[in-house]
Amino acid sequence: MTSIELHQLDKQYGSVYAVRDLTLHFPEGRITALLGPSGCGKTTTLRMINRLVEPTGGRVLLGGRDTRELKGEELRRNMGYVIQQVGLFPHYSVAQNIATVPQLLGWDRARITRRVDELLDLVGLPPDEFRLKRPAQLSGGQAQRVGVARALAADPPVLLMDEPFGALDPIARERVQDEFLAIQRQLHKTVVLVTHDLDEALRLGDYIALMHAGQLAQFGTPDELVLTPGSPFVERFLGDDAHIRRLARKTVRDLMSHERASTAGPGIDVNTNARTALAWMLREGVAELRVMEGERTVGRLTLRDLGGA
Ligand SMILES: Nc1ncnc2c1ncn2[C@@H]1O[C@H](COP(=O)(O)OP(=O)(O)OP(=O)(O)O)[C@@H](O)[C@H]1O
Repeated sequence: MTSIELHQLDKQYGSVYAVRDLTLHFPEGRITALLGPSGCGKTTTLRMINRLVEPTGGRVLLGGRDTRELKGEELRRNMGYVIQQVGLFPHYSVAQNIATVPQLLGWDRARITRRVDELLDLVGLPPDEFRLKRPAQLSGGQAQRVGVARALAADPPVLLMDEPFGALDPIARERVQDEFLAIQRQLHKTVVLVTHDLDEALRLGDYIALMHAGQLAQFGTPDELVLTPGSPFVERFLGDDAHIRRLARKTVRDLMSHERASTAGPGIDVNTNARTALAWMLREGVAELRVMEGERTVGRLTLRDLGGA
């Protein structure tokens, strides 16, 4: 695991700053969503981390080391990169695509073959079925999974992702997002995820770095941003329904109290998504639900619980 630190990072094109005086710490082993409106400097920031874009000022530290001191190979080994259009090589098979970085690093064939199969399993694509397919034979969701597998190939501690789920339809997007979260729970990569989609940031981000016009508007957990927005811009960007949207990443278990339920009314399973619980309360016209774990009542959930920290 490796943290990433940006110190007073600038990128200037002529007299225009794409990114200005950006100081930011991406915590080790966690997902940080780099969020903000179009043109605010997210992609430029991400590309300065892997040096596809050269900063005009400031420093990027990877695990405490200035990335200017790292050779190309070290950067590739340490950072996987996933982009929206996936960028798979069309004439390569799925296996060859995934093997790109290990090949550059000079791994032997047996090791590469083992690794490709392991990664296909990890992203939920049966190796026997998918190894020899070409990118054109994949659905959008499958291609995106191959993109993730390729980025993970050399087991880099850092994963840089630029709108990785942006091209998928909403249903496929949620599925691939869930799979990605499951993978991250096993691998604990330091992930920087560029997105302009607030829902995606609230769902996936352990932290959110919200940018505005090349600068950092606010850094914090999704709850911190929603409950204590630091400026009118942050408040406006999050919008009135952010309180409801943030519930999507919580379950009833996270917010319930263990007090005895005062109602014999409807019971909801403890693992239900909190946003679904809210929808249920509104539909049933009740301000409290009994929380069930299997056949047992384990507590209660009130409207107030859903609105609090
Ligand atoms: N090569 C370049 N030359 C000149 N200006 C650039 C260049 N690359 C980016 N910019 C400008 O820098 C600003 C930030 O661009 P960037 O692509 O980082 O934004 P973004 O937040 O990723 O936007 P989007 O969500 O639309 O991709 C924009 O105003 C853009 O026009």
